[in-house]
Parts: sequence; C-alpha cells; structure tokens
Amino acid sequence: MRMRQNPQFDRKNCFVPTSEIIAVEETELNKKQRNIGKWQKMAKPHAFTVYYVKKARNHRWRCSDVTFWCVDEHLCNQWIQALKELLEMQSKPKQLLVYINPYGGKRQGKSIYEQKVAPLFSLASISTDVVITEHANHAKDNLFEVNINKYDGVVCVGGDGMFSEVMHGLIGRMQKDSGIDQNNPKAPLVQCNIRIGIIPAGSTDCICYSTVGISDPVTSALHIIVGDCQPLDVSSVHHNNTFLKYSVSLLGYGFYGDILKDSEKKRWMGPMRYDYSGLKTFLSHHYYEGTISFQPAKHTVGSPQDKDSCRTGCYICKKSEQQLSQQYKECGLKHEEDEEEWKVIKGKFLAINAVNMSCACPRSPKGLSPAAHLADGSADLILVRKCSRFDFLRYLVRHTNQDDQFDFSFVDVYRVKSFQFTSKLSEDNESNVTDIGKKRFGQFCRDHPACCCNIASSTWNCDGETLDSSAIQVRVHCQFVKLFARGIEENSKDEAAYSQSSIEQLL
Ligand SMILES: CCCCCCCCCCCCC/C=C/[C@@H](O)[C@H](COP(=O)(O)O)NC(=O)CCCCC
Ligand SMILES: Nc1ncnc2c1ncn2[C@@H]1O[C@H](COP(=O)(O)OP(=O)(O)O)[C@@H](O)[C@H]1O
Ligand SMILES: [Ca+2]
Repeated sequence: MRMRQNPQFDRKNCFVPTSEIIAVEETELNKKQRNIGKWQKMAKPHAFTVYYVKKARNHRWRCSDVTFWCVDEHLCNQWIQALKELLEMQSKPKQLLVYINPYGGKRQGKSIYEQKVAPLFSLASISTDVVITEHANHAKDNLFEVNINKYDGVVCVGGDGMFSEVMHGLIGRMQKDSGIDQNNPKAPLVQCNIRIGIIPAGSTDCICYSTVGISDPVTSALHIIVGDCQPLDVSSVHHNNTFLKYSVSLLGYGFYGDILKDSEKKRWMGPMRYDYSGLKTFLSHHYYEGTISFQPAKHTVGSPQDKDSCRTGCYICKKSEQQLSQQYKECGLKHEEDEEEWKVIKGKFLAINAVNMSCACPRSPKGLSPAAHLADGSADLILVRKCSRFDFLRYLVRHTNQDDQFDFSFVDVYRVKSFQFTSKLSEDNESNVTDIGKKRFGQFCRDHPACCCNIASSTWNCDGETLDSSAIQVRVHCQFVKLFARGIEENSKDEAAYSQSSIEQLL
C-alpha cells in the first residue's frame, strides 16, 4: 500500500505491506481538523485512518497511523470496506487465550499486558480471554480443559518458563486427544498447529529474542496481530521410557544447570538472580564426567560454524526440512533411528549444552550457537571440556562479542538429530559400585566452592526448568510447534516497510 502522509504536513511516501496493516477506521473529524489547510474549502470532508506496523531499528516494531481525507463519502466508504475485507482474508487472529504469569521476571507481567498489549489487541478488534495464573502449572493444566478450538492462538505473558508451560499444555492436550503415549520415546507425536504468542516479561526471554530479534512487548504484540507464523523445532526428553519434558531453547548440563539450580532459591532477586548464581557457579568451577552419544543430523544443509544465521524465510530450514521428509519417505522412522551410526564421546565437561535455536538474548545477542536454526530439525550439541577458569572465562566472554565462541581446543560442537547422556555416577551405580567416600568428598566440595573438582552429577536445565534425571534420551522433532513470529528479519538499510501487495492494485 502506497501512503502519502497528510499532504499538509509531510510529502514523504512510504510503502506498507497490506499484511502489516493493523486496523482501518473511519475518522471522526472535529471542527479543528476541518479547518486545517486546503480542506477548509471542503463542505464536508470524509476521512479514514490506517493503523500499520512501522519498523524501527534493531527489529523494534511500533504502531503508526496515517489519515486519508476525501470529499466523496462513497469513495471513502469504499476504501474502508475494501481494506477491511482485505484484512479479513489474512491469517490474522480474532480470538486469543492469554495467560499472564504475575510471578516471572520483575513481576510486571500484568501491567505490561494491560498497558502495552491490551490496547493494541483492542485496536485490532481481537477479543481475548485472560487468565492470570495463580500457581505454577496453572496454564498447563488449564489447557487440558478449555475449548481450544474456539481460539486462533494462545499468548503467554512471561519468560521462557511460561512459554514452556503453555507449550507442554498444548502438546500434551494434542497427544491426549490423539491417543498418543508421550512416555514412548519413539511415539509418532501429533503436531500442534495452534500458534503460540510470547509477550516477553521474564528474566531471560531467549525464545522471544531468538524468534523476533528483540525482547519488546509491543513488538511481540504486533507480530501476533499481523498473524505471523514461525515453525519451531522441539526436542523431546525421556529417561528410559518415561517422558520428562519438551525443550525449544536450552538443554544445559553442568554450568547452566548449576546456575539454574542455585538461582531457583533466589527468585526474589528477579533476573539478577542469574548474574549472582552465574558468578557463584563460575567460581565453583565444577566439572562432570559422563558419556554422550549422538546421531549427526545428516539431513541438514548447514553447520554450527558456518556464518549462515537463521533469518526470516530461512533457506537452510526449508531445505533441511525437505530433505528430512524425503528421508522418512524413503526409509521410515525405524530405519532412520536404528540404522544410522551413533558417535560416542566420554569425558570431563564443564558444560554440555543442546540448543534448538541460537539462544540469543539481551545478555548474549548472538547466543550460545549463533548459526543454530529454528526449524531445520536439528539441535546444536556444544561440549565444553574441563579447562582452566581463565580459559572458561574467555569462552564465556566470547558470547558477548563478535569472536567465534567455538574456536577453542576444549570446545566441540555438533549438529545432531538425537543424543543421549549418562553421568559417570549413574554408570558407576549401575556397576553397583557404591563409594561412600566419593559422596562425602562431593559434599566437601559443595561446602568449599574454591575446590576445583568433579561433583557426582549436575542438573539438566530444560528451558529454565530443572529435570529430575541426569540420564536422558533426546530426539528433535522438526517444526513441531508454531509461533506468532517470522524469525529475525535481515536488517534492511531503510527500516521503511516494502510493498508486498499494494493497495494501489485495488485502484
Ligand atoms: C563474563 C561475561 C559472561 C557472559 C556470558 C553470557 C552467556 C549468556 C548465555 C545465555 C543463554 C541463554 C539460554 C536461555 C535459557 C532460558 O530458556 C532459561 C529460562 O529463561 P527464563 O525463564 O526467561 O528465565 N534461562 C536460563 O537458564 C538462564 C541462563 C543463565 C544466563 C546467564
Ligand atoms: N502464578 C504463579 N505463581 C508461581 N509460579 C508461577 C505462576 N505462574 C507461572 N509460574 C511458574 O513460574 C516459572 C517461571 O516463569 P517465567 O515466566 O519463565 O519467569 P522467569 O523468566 O522469571 O523464570 C515457570 O516455571 C512457571 O511455571
Ligand atoms: Ca533447530
């Protein structure tokens, strides 16, 4: 759509894709407005206002508007009618179920929603059912009861943990309605097609940041309003034949698991808790022995160390998904999982991280794996072996600058479609070796953070929630859920929008 700002004020033209129009309204002209400029000569001017997405720097979106005036009332009404019919034809949501976590982040979820998001939903004529959660898992449990077909999408206001709750509720509901047993690691899970929107109000908000490019409530609300759709890989996590969790951001053992475990007791600190626990965990410098086995993701066309970051309309995601589908058609799931070789690595690790996305966030704008892809059916498995505190610090600092965080002798990264992990402790226990001294020694280390040694086992950090077992089996499910997002857009020089389907074509 080609729009000229009000002729009296600004001669600038700008182009807005009709898919990024938020609303169209007839404009009531007050006396003052009538007396502006050349419209004074008009007996009775008529006007309509178009509200649209204006793109600012760093992927920030804002709602802007422009008013069109004309003397012909019928022409004005024709425009309004034509634009409204156009908006009706797009996949914009009309009815949303919203869960607000009043407890996450800086505990501002409710005010963020009411002050920044609700007015935009109202402008876009979106009706909402809002639930302010009263306890953990309230949203997840509620999703097993609601009439989900009534909604065009579900919105979570909170951090990654809140998204995880909503995702588990929707996926769990879908499997229950389809008679699928999630405890079976090889179950043919049924895809969840209802889109999830994230309004960032948490502590890390890496899922929002990695799929939109910024952690900003208004930007996310506008992505929901325009009806974006971004598929997302999901990892299922099992312990033997028991379902544990799904993960879309970070599955972290060692460093990030220890940070999460320590920070859970300090939620009263808000997001700062991660900085405090991060420093404490860094100083403790614990490493963990164990065995990782994994299947490389041979269907993907990218690699963790290429410079091809995942961007809107990602070619690597599209091509990888096509090749994966082709593999299943030719060989089927059973062959694919049983026949392909598993690579095995034993060692001592400071951190074992598996990420389905870059995990970019305000703390680390390029994330744990900058070239990880949102929808390529793979995860990047990052192994950080035991090293000195100084070297580990150099590794961490590289997450905050443009240097390659994988360019260290003690860091290996693999693009995988499945992996398993067992800690040495559980391996020893299985060989019936019980060593009281080791347990007592482990306690000594916990009491003396200065000690640099290996503790029996760490905790898995699964999107900010802890897992009950250290021995896990993980499988990546390609494009398993959908978000109201479009991935991170290439930074265009001029943030002005571009014309996709212009209103001019309606003329
Ligand atoms: C000396 C400077 C070192 C700086 C290192 C910075 C490294 C930051 C890496 C960030 C990784 C983020 C992975 C995201 C995980 C989230 O899903 C999870 C839960 O998010 P939320 O519910 O919104 O809080 N966040 C965490 O597990 C926190 C990880 C610790 C971040 C320091
Ligand atoms: N009303 C509530 N009271 C307590 N915990 C809640 C509530 N609603 C959600 N939770 C839980 O809070 C945890 C953290 O939520 P999240 O929004 O990720 O905040 P943060 O980013 O600060 O971790 C999640 O595990 C979620 O299940
Ligand atoms: Ca992926």
